[in-house]
Amino acid sequence: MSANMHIFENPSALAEALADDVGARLAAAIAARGTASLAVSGGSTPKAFFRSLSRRELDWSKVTVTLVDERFVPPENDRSNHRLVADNLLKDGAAEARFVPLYQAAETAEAAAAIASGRTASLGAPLDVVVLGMGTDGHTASFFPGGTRLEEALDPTTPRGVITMEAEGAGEPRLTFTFSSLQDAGYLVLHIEGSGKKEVLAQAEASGDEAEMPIRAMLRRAASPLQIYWAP
Ligand SMILES: O=C1O[C@H](COP(=O)(O)O)[C@@H](O)[C@H](O)[C@H]1O
Repeated sequence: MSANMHIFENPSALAEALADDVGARLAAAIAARGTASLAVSGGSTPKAFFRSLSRRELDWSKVTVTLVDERFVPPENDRSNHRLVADNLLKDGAAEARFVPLYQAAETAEAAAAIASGRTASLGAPLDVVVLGMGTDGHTASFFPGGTRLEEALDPTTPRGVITMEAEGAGEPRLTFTFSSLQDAGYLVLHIEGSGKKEVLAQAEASGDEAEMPIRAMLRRAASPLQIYWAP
């Protein structure tokens, strides 16, 4: 079992503890530099965590929130990660936070990625907190097995920023921060729930190619220790 494994009795206990830990990191960044940055994942797992975090007492006006990855769909779309964050995180005190979306109303995903790279550069580097998720295929962010630009996304020499990704398991074209943008976050979290994902994590921790299970790049090569939060 990983040295940085945080195990909870249930998803609500996890959501509260992760919100406490992320809130404390953001508060420390604000105290040190006057601002804080947070990149979160989409999908079904982070909803309860988002709701808990939105209630944490912080000077949210000094926090900038963005996404680790996004579908190339407008925020009105049910599958938009922007929409998930707007509905569950950017409320209560956290409504004061600045949100920088990855989706941009551009003609192509490539054009949107270029705009998103420029806009997210204002968050500075490294990011203070990054919360990753993981799919049962071993993807994290939009680093999908078989992804069109997986090699480039995982290459540590690829610059910080947002690139496009297409993959069979991804549905829509995606926008994703590169590995280099995420791996050195001040607090780097992997949030997973359920016995299925615990088994996937165990598989990822065993030997094998990063291309088969891209989460391995974070487990093996991230400059910051990956803090794994899990509940059944
Ligand atoms: O496609 C995505 O899926 C992963 C995992 O989602 P979940 O529904 O299994 O929690 C997520 O981390 C990523 O941000 C999202 O775009």
